[in-house]
Amino acid sequence: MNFLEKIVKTKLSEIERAKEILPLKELKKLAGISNYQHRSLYDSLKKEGEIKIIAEIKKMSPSAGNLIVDGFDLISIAKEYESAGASAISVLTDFKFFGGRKQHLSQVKSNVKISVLRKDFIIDEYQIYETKYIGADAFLLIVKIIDDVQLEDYLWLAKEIGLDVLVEVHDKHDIARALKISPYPKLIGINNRDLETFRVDINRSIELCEILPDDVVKVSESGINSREDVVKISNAGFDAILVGESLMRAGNRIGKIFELLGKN
Ligand SMILES: O=P(O)(O)OC[C@@H](O)[C@@H](O)c1c[nH]c2ccccc12
Repeated sequence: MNFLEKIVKTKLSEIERAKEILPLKELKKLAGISNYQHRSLYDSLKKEGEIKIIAEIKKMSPSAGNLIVDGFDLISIAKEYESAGASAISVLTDFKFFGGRKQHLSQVKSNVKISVLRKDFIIDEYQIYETKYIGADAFLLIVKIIDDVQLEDYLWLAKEIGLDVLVEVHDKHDIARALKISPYPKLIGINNRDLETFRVDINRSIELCEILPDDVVKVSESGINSREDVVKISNAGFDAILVGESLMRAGNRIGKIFELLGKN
């Protein structure tokens, strides 16, 4: 079983357990009365001008291990990201493999004014209602781990309940599946990391970028470390970058965002 299959298997049992504790019917009610205000991820990345950054809060990862050595001050990190000019914040909510929590997302949402993206492995509509309930503005939807029917259903459901979706693709096949949908998703992220082997190569998104239609907001995800990487990605036509590890590890996170955005 590869890494992605292992995560999905764990996720399935977590969802079953969550449903026992809070049945879908109840969760739907709670999601319906959730009074977090929606901040459009699409609009914040679509704006004209320089490349945008989605800054990620990630405590650990299967490929990198622990990213935070001393103390994890979630809210300070979120505020630093916001003050440095991040357009949105991505929060890992998977606990077992990434050390995240759903409460982390709600805490971030309540402490910043920018859009918040839920980063998890979405394979059941239950998680989409949960995403609404915890206050996220958007969620990541990994094409590789769902079938065509799920992909279309989840995009519709998101629209219905007022959530943006960042559709994550890895290769031409994923892109073809996403673009087959009518209307096709307008927010697409190309992951530079192969989730089965962990290999990272930013040329992966650079090569695939040109097959995305003009009106899609394009995000290059993972393995972005330097201003040089960002310039290449920007020249390839991306609207935004999604960065976790290099920010989490940076001694000066604000300075690192400035560096990536070419602000100094
Ligand atoms: O930490 P990095 O290499 O900067 O990558 C951030 C983000 O792209 C990565 O965390 C990610 C992208 N897609 C995912 C899907 C699941 C878990 C994590 C991810």
